[in-house]
Amino acid sequence: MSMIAAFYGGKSILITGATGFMGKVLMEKLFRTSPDLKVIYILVRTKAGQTTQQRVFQILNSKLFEKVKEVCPNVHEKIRAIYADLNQNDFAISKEDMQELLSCTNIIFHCAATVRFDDPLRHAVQLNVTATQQLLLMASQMPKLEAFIHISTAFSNCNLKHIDEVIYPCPVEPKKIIDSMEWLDDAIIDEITPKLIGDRPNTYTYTKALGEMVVQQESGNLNIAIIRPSIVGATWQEPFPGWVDNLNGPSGLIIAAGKGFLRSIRATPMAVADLIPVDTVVNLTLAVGWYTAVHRPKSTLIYHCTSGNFNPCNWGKMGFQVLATFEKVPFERAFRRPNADFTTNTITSQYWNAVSHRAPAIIYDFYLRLTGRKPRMTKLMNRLLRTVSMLEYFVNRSWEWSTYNTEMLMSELSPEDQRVFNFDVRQLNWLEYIENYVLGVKKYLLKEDMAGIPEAKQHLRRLRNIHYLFNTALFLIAWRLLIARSQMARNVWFFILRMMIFYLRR
Ligand SMILES: CCCCCCCCCCCCCCCCCCCCCCCCCCCCCC(=O)SCCNC(=O)CCNC(=O)[C@H](O)C(C)(C)COP(=O)(O)OP(=O)(O)OC[C@H]1O[C@@H](n2cnc3c(N)ncnc32)[C@H](O)[C@@H]1OP(=O)(O)O
Ligand SMILES: NC(=O)C1=CN([C@@H]2O[C@H](COP(=O)(O)OP(=O)(O)OC[C@H]3O[C@@H](n4cnc5c(N)ncnc54)[C@H](OP(=O)(O)O)[C@@H]3O)[C@@H](O)[C@H]2O)C=CC1
Repeated sequence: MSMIAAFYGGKSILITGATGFMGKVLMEKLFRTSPDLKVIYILVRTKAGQTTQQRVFQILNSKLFEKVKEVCPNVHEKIRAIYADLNQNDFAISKEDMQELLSCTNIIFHCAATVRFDDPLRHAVQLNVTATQQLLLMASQMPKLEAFIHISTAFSNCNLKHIDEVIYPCPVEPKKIIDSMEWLDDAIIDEITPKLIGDRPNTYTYTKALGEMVVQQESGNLNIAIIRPSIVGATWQEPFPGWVDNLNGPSGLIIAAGKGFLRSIRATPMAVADLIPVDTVVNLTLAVGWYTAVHRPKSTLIYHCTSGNFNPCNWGKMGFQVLATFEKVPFERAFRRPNADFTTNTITSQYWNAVSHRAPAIIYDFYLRLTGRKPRMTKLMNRLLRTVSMLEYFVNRSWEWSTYNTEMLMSELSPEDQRVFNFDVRQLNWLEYIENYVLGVKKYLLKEDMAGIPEAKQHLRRLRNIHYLFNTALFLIAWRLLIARSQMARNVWFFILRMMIFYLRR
C-alpha cells in the first residue's frame, strides 16, 4: 500500500492554477491514486465566455481524465470549483466559500502564476507575489492546514550558475515592490523594470524569486515547502505518454519546427536541456506534500525538480531526435520541410533569420497577394521570431542545481511509493520521451489524425521538389546575369559546354 496515496485519503485539498498545465495533471493523479480523498477545492476564474462549472466540466471530460473516471466514478462530486480571481482583493471569493475553505482545507498546492516572460511588472507582481502573500495570509487562518506547497521555478535564480536549495535574497524587499506597485504609474514602472530585474532575463523569473522571498518571510508557523521545476514538458508515463495542452516551453517550438516555420535557432547544442516531464513534477509535488505534513521539517525545504544532474541531455541531441521523429510522423500541411540549424553566433543567426525565415515569408506573402488573398506570413514570422528571441536565453546556458533535498526525499519513500510516485529521472530514456512528446504535440495540441501521415509525407515530397526547382531557377538566373556581364564567366561557361559535348561524343 502506498503511504502517500493513503495520506491523501479523506483530505480536503486546495489547488490554485488547477486549470493550468501542471494543475490538471496534479488533480488527475490525486483522484487516480487517492480516490477516497474528501474534496479538491479549485480556485477558478471565468474565461473565454465559460463559467467556472463549464471549465471544470471540460477538464473532467478531456482525454486526460479518462482513467480517473474508471477509478473514481463520482469525481465530479469531489471537485468543488470556487470562483476566484487571484488579481482581486481576497481573490473575490464569496464569504460562504471563504468560510468553507478556511475551516476545511488540509493541504494547499499553490500552482497559479503568470508564466509569460513579457508580462508588465505590475501584473507579474500582482499574481506571482501579492497573490502568494494573500494566499499565505489565508493559510495562516486555516486551523486544519497540514502543509502549504508552493510551486516556483528552477529559473528564479537563473542569474546564478550554481543554484542551491536555498532562497536567495533580492536587492529590493518584496514588500517594498508590492507597495510601490500601488502608487507608481505604468510609465514609471516600465522605466524602472530593467533596473529591478537586473541580470535576470524577464519579469517572470524576477517575480518568481520575489514570490519565494514572500513565502519565506510570511511562513509564520506554517508547514511550507517550495518546489522548483525546470522546463516542464509533456507527460513521460502518466496517465499516458506525451500528453501536453499548451504552447509554453518547447511545445510551441516543436510545432513551429514541425510545420517548417522555424528552421534555425541561436542555441548551444552542448548546453544542457533541462527538461522535466510534468508527471515527474507532480509525483515529486505529492511526495513533498506528504513529507511536509507528516515529518514537519523545522525549516522551509526547497526541492529542485530538474534533470540535468541526474540524467543530462543537451539541446543538440534533442533537436536531432525531434527532427528524426518528424521524418516518421510529419505534421500536416507544413510550410517548409523541417530542418534544424543551430548557431551560437549572433551574426550567423541573423543571416539565417533573413534567409530561412523572413525571405520565405515575404515570398509567400507575395504569392498570397498575387492570388488575391490576404498576406499573413510575415506577421506570423515576426511573432515567432520574437518568441524565439525570448526563449534563447534558456538554450544558450547551462545551470547546475543541487538536489540534496530531492534525493533525501527519494530515499525516504517506501519501494511502493517510489514506484507509484516516481520522480527518479535517471530512468528516463530521452529518445523515447522526445518521440512521445512530438507525437503528443501532433495528437493533443494540433489534433492531427495518424491516418493523415501518408498525405503529410506526400506534401513534404512536393515541398522538396519545389525547393529543388526554386534553387535551380535561382542558380540559372544568377548565372545568366553573370554571363551577360563578365567575359570570364562566359569563358568558363563555354569551356564547361565544350567539355560536356566532348564527353558525350566519346
Ligand atoms: C523537446 C526538445 C525541443 C527541441 C525543439 C524542437 C525543434 C527541433 C528543430 C527545430 C529547429 C530549430 C532548432 C530548435 C531547437 C532548440 C531548442 C528549443 C527549445 C526550447 C525552448 C525552451 C525554453 C523554455 C524556457 C523556460 C524556462 C522557464 C520555465 C518556466 O519556469 S515557465 C514556463 C515557460 N513559459 C513560457 O514558455 C511562456 C512563453 N510565452 C510567452 O511569454 C508569450 O506567450 C510570448 C512568447 C511572449 C508571446 O506573447 P504574445 O503576446 O506575442 O502572444 P500570445 O501569448 O498571445 O501568443 C501569440 C502566438 O504565439 C503562440 N505562442 C505562445 N507561446 C508560444 C511558444 N512558447 N512557442 C511558440 N508559440 C507560442 C500563441 O499560441 C499564439 O499563436 P496564435 O494564436 O496562432 O497567434
Ligand atoms: N510550465 C513550465 O515550464 C514551468 C512552470 N513552473 C511553475 O509551475 C506552475 C504552474 O505552471 P503551468 O501549469 O505551466 O502554468 P499555466 O499557465 O498552464 O497555468 C497557470 C494557472 O494559473 C491560473 N491563473 C492565472 N492567473 C489567474 C488569476 N488571476 N486568477 C486565478 N487563476 C489564475 C491559470 O488560470 P486560467 O486557466 O484561468 O488562466 C492557470 O490555471 C507555475 O507556478 C509556474 O511558475 C515552473 C517551472 C516551469
